Amino acid sequence: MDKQYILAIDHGTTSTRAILFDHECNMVDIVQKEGKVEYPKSGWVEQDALAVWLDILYVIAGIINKSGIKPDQVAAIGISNQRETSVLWDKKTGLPIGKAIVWQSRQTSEICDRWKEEGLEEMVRQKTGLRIDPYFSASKIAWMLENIEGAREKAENGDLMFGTMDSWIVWNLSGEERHITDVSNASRTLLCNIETLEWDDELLEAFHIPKTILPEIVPTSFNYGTTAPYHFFGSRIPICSMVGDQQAALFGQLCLEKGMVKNTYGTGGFLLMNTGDKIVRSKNGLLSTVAWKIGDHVTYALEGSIFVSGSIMKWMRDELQLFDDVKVTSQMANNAKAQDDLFIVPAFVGLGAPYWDDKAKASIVGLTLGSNRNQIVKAGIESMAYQAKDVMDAMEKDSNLKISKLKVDGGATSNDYLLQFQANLCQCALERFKVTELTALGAAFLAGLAIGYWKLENLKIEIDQTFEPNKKKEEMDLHFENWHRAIASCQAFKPVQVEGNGHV
Ligand SMILES: Nc1ncnc2c1ncn2[C@@H]1O[C@H](COP(=O)(O)OP(=O)(O)O)[C@@H](O)[C@H]1O
Ligand SMILES: O=P(O)(O)OC[C@H](O)CO
Repeated sequence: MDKQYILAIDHGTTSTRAILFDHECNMVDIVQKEGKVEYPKSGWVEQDALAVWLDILYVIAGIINKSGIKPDQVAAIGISNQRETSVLWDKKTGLPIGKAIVWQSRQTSEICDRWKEEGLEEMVRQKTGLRIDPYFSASKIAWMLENIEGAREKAENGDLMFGTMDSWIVWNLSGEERHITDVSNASRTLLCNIETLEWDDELLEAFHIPKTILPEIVPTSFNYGTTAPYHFFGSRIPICSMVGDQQAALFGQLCLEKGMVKNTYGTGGFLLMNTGDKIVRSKNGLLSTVAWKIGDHVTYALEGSIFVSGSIMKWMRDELQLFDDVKVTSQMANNAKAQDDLFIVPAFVGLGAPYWDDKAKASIVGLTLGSNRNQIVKAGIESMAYQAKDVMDAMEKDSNLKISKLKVDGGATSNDYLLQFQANLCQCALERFKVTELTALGAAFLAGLAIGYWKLENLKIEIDQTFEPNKKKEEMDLHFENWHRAIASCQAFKPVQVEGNGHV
């Protein structure tokens, strides 16, 4: 028999990738496609779900073509995806009825305020492990039902389907056969009870969301069915994992034991700790979430979600045009003449964990006439590390554990300046791995386990580089104190609404 591979499809906020892994856990080939993110109004973030589906087809065709393997050499497909981003589509036509609302979007802030005024917060926290915030899917669904013409009527007639991107991709990939979501994705909707792992009727009623539009909740690693042959060059390939990308990275980092922690620096930043079969309820601004369900066994995680991490660099490149390629930014930061009181708080879409301030606006503080682009870039990179340290401190308090090692991944970890600064700030070692695509590897592992391609003991990853602290804690603590002053000044800025203001 020809050599078999596992194909991971990793759909992130800014790009979609198809990656082939072999039995030795090596990355054999990759095809990547940048996606389009739209910002139609202040705080709004949207995507065209149909364009996402076309990107999936593009990377599938691309990887088969580029790698030269035969389609039936793919033993199974695993899918990891940006979470919470929500789309509604028409059951009859298969077409989205509006734009997908992206996880970063603040456009549903008013709905969340309303739910808070109705006193729903404590019930939501208890049932879901999350909090009322525009980040999660529920207010996005409610917004679409309220604002897209005919949506509620379609929902009531049973003609409407909801999905996070995992559901949307599998619905299409399976030839419209399977309307499913896995528990790791369901646990991010604000509609799933994290103890029963089922849609919660009381929440659905409180949010006026009809159950008929929801997908079936399934385990994270399972043979769900196959691709439609016309989407995979005539082959029916088993689809064997669906997993939220941050939980996928936790699995890909082999954080399989209670207390193990990873941090991903992608569009956003996400620190997750495996908490085993226990739900750890946060008192310090973190979230309790499902990591994965394999067979009947459920693993939970504690999570700190940072809304803007690597995307600050994209903003500096595309909007400020401070450089052409993010690759040069580590060197720019190294070249920056020390100006230690320049800070950027990247609250472009409010602040996530541990502050949860959906009205905060981004700010740059500490500018002087001598400030230059290198220093601004350096402050941008450092903002990723400061935000991660805030979450790490909260996680240590909530878990009563000292984090002595941080496994890292995500696009921005190619930035050595970032990782060294993070090691110094947290006074702990950071491990970066040879396979950088650990989200995709996690999805591949979960798919491969479902069909017996791998056993748990076969799974392995190799360290590329360890970053050890090389600066004193006392010095770094002073920088961290200044960061908190920058946060306070950013949160204090609450502009009044100006009538007739044409700005968006
Ligand atoms: N060398 C770098 N330094 C800083 N940021 C980087 C670097 N390379 C990529 N990034 C940032 O990482 C992000 C992409 O990471 P990735 O893990 O691919 O994101 P996602 O999965 O969210 O699409 C982009 O926002 C980009 O600006
Ligand atoms: O696109 P990413 O990889 O930053 O991930 C987005 C998260 O899943 C949002 O919760």
